[in-house]
Formats: sequence, structure tokens, C-alpha cells
Amino acid sequence: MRKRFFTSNKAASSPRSHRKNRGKHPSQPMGPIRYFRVEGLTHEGKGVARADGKVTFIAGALPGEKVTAQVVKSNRRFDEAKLVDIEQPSVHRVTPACSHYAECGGCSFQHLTVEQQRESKKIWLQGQLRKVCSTDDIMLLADSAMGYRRRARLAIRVVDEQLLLGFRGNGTQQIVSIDNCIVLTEPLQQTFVALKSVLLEDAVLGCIAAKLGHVELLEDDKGVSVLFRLTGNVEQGIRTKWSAWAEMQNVELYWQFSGENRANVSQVARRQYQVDDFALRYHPQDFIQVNAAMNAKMVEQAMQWLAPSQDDVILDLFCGVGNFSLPLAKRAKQVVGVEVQESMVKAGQSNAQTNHLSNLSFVAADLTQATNKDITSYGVTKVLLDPPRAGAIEFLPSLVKLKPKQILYVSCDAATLARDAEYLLEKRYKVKRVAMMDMFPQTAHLETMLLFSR
Ligand SMILES: C[S@@+](CC[C@H](N)C(=O)[O-])C[C@H]1O[C@@H](n2cnc3c(N)ncnc32)[C@H](O)[C@@H]1O
Ligand code: SF4
Repeated sequence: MRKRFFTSNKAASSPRSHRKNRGKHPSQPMGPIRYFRVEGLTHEGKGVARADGKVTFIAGALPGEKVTAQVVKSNRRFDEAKLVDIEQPSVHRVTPACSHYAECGGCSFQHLTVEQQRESKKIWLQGQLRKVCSTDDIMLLADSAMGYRRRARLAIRVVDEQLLLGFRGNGTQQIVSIDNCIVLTEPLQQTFVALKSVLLEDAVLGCIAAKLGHVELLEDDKGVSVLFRLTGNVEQGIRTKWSAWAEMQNVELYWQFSGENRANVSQVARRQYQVDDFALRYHPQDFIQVNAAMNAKMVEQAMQWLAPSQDDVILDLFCGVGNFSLPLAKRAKQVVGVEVQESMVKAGQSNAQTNHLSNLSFVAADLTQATNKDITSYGVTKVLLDPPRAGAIEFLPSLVKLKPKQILYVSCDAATLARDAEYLLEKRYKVKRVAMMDMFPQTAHLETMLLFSR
């Protein structure tokens, strides 16, 4: 057996636990251990209880449970407590499938059945959208609860000759070194294990670990790719050896050198994924939806709800490389995609061309600006928008001036969606449909789709 170049930090990990005992605050004085009856669940997976009229958040506790916990942090309005024991477990409690769950910040709900995760997400979403819909109005779109993630950014560091490769811990910047991650797609899991083993055991290949800022794994129609983001120089000889490793593993290897904004990737080596009838090309660091199966369902649902026809001129705002734009253009008279990143606008244009969609064009524009005359001159009938977490409040006044009949809002942040929905309701739009899309099972994240019409 070859000499191990680094040691893994396995010993530093706490033993596998059925609880998620997070939120340690060693500098805070500990309160007494006391009983709690857990009444609710935050969207981050913390149990909500009351003690002496004060709200207490208990990481890892579930609604309906009787637990003992110790207050570790006290604020004026609420306390945070560490779960000590579960006296009466919830019927929805399950043993987390991942051995890193107790420490890793990547997942928040593995101790809850997936059905109940979805129910909890729906309830939480309705709480955010209370002016918009009831829980019964919320349709659920869901797919596999594990092995769904086609993209991951791995944190890496070498500390005292110990290799840390994994994700940040919950609420900390510390890297939790992992042996595998079961929410990744099967091919990404295989690549992760092979990569970690070579970094640990091969003195030549492993020597780049200390010069890596992070590692990105990606899987799509072209297979798996690994992107190394370098923070220091790596000799050509070592890079050649890594290329040989990549060939042997049947993965594409990309390098992002220190000082570069992103990896220099030729057109030929670009990535590709399938949506609807289309193959979309993109740079490995462009945005794509991380859950391929859910993306297919989301796009299909969006087409059903927005029902594009040959009379429609549709704006696809925050369009990326054309994930919704191409399926829309297949059905509508004309589609214009708007995106701030020039590189993605170019990718979108090229995707329209190679898929023979002459009714689809792309515009580079920053949609945090209140107006944009290029966009307002199209005679728009419908709009689809899919902004980042910050939402689209700056652009909404310009959007409503276009007077679209229908607006389909896809959101990854329910709080900004609620704010933006209120604005649209004030402008006499009505909510016709709501979907909660479980795009990121086991985690605190969810995606929402709202159809407005006037
Ligand atoms: C959630 S992604 C959605 C992309 C695309 N709809 C998809 O499904 O793949 C949000 C997109 O908005 C773009 N974006 C972020 N800020 C923007 C802005 N101020 N103006 C226009 N586009 C922006 C991002 O580059 C990203 O492509
Ligand atoms: S993100 Fe991966 S490693 Fe972390 S808890 Fe979830 S499945 Fe485990």
C-alpha cells in the first residue's frame, strides 16, 4: 500500500448520531438542562419550543417531541438550546442516512421523513405567502430525495498535514471533511471518492491540495467534470499527471488559475445538458439548475401554466443560458431572454442558433435597474422571471408597465417572493397557481413557482 500523503480528519468527527446536535457556543455560559415540548419547526430545521413564555430554538428537535435541552445562547427575544435527549420521539423521526449529518452544514432535514420535510416546507412557505394562498392551494412538485445534486463546490484545506475536503459546518466556516456525499448523483459520488483517495494517497498528485481554493464537481450529458480553482502555481508536470488521472477516470478536468475570474474553457470542451427537446451548451461555471429531474418537471409545469401560444411575445427575465427560453420559444411567437452575464447571453444566443430557434433572442441587461428601453419595446404578452435570492423588486415597476397578461415567477427565496408578490397584488395581479418544488431535498432550501394573471 502506498504511503498516505495526508491524513484524513475522520478522528476529529464526532460519532454518528441520530440527532443533529448543532449550534455549539462554547464561550456562552450553559443554562440548566430542562424539559421542552416542541411545538414547531423553523425552515432551518430547528425545533421551536416555549419556556417561561420565551421562544427556544432547539437544533435537531422535531414538532411533537418531548426533549431535554440546555440553553447555550440567550437573546432578549429568544433562546437557543442544545438537544440533550429525546424523551418522546416524533413518529416522523428517522435515522439520518448520511454519516456526516451531525456536523455537515449541507443538509438540515435528514432526521425527518422526506414526506414530512415536504409537508413542513409547504407549511413554512404558506406562512411566508399568507397574503397570497392557503396550504391547500400549494401544489407539490418532487422527485428523488437522494442522489439528485449534479453540481457541488467542495471546500478544501490542508491543516497540519491533514487534508480537509468537504463542506462547511452548520453556521461555521470550518470545513467538515467527508468521505462521501449521498445527495450527489451517483457518478459525482464515485468521482468524489476517487478524487479524495488520490489527494490523500498520491504524494505527487496530492501536493496540489494546499494550492486549491476549492474544487467544483459537475455532471451533465457530457459526463463528469472536475474544476480545480488554484490559489498558487502548479508545475506543468503535475498538471500533466492530473490530466492523465482525469483521462483514466473518464472525467473532464478544468483549471481556474490564480487571478482568473473563471476557467478558460474552449467552445469544444463546453458542457451540455438536456431540457425539454433541447441540448443547452454552457461554461462549467455558468448557472444551471442543480437538480436535473426537478428542472425537467419545473420547466414542463411552467409551460403548462404559462401556456405559450403563437400569439405570445414572452420575456424570460434572469434567463441564464436559456433553460426556460428555449422551451418557451418552441411554443411562442417570440421570446426575449434577459440576463446580466454577457457570457451567458452569448451561450443563450448560440443555444438558440444550434437549436434552430429564429424567434429567440437574448439581451444583456442588469435587471436591478428600474427601466430598460430595449426591453419595454417588444409588445410583451407574458413574462417569466427567475431571479436570484434577492428577488426582482427593482425591476417590477418596469415590468408592470409592460402590462403582461400573465407573469410566472420562479423563486429560490420565499421571503423576497412574498415581498414581490405583494407588489404585484397591489398592481391588480391575482395569484392563479402556486407550486412548492422540492428542488433540494434534505436541505432547508425550496423553490417556488407562482402564476399571476390580470
Ligand atoms: C436563479 S438563476 C436562473 C437562470 C435560468 N432561469 C435557469 O433556470 O437556468 C438567476 C439568473 O439571474 C442572473 N442575474 C443575477 N442578477 C441579475 C441582474 N441584476 N440582472 C439580470 N440577470 C441577473 C444570474 O446570472 C442567473 O443566470
Ligand atoms: S451535504 Fe452531503 S455530506 Fe453533508 S450532510 Fe448532506 S449528504 Fe451528508
